[in-house]
Amino acid sequence: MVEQAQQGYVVRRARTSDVRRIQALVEPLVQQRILLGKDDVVFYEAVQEFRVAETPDGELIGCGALHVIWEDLGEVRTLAVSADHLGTGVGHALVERLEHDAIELGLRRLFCLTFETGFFTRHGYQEIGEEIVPPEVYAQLVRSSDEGVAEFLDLARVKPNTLGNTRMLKLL
Ligand SMILES: CC(=O)SCCNC(=O)CCNC(=O)[C@H](O)C(C)(C)COP(=O)(O)OP(=O)(O)OC[C@H]1O[C@@H](n2cnc3c(N)ncnc32)[C@H](O)[C@@H]1OP(=O)(O)O
Repeated sequence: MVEQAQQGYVVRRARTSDVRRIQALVEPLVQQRILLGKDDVVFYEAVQEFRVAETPDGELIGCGALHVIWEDLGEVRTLAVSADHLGTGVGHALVERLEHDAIELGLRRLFCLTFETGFFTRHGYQEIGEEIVPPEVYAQLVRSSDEGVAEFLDLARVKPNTLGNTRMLKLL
């Protein structure tokens, strides 16, 4: 993938060798309680969900992941851009790529849980209420061990993680 090469970075699929650098990018945001902290094994298990932005000299300047929740529904998660590169279009490029991936997978709706409501609103996401899946789907989703799905369902045990975040949805 070379489409952003003229802007000084490329957006590509993550590799296992990127995981440590993704964690380094995300860690300050976890400390600020902006993103959810995850164990190392969870990052490795999710590596196929990740896209990363990388400069020609190999600096990893952004990451973002697409998690499938249900047949028509996915979540943009762990979107982060390094402090030195904020406001230069890297976040936009990552979201655009994740949305392209989502369409390829057959998804129709993308969820996100975020403090960055301005950024996501400008990308077509709208604030939503709690009930966006029918009860029979809810009954299946509640069986997931994924913490992000628990946050999507707004389960009581994860409410401390989601405090102050806005639930948003985009129709693709
Ligand atoms: C679902 C989740 O993962 S929620 C978590 C979201 N992530 C976080 O909260 C972590 C902390 N925040 C971040 O890492 C970043 O702020 C992100 C990921 C939200 C946005 O990343 P950025 O790379 O800064 O976004 P990007 O540069 O594309 O857009 C930001 C602004 O820069 C502007 N911009 C875009 N391209 C350029 C450019 N080439 N030059 C200058 N400015 C630009 C955009 O217009 C945008 O302005 P706006 O916010 O007024 O619309």
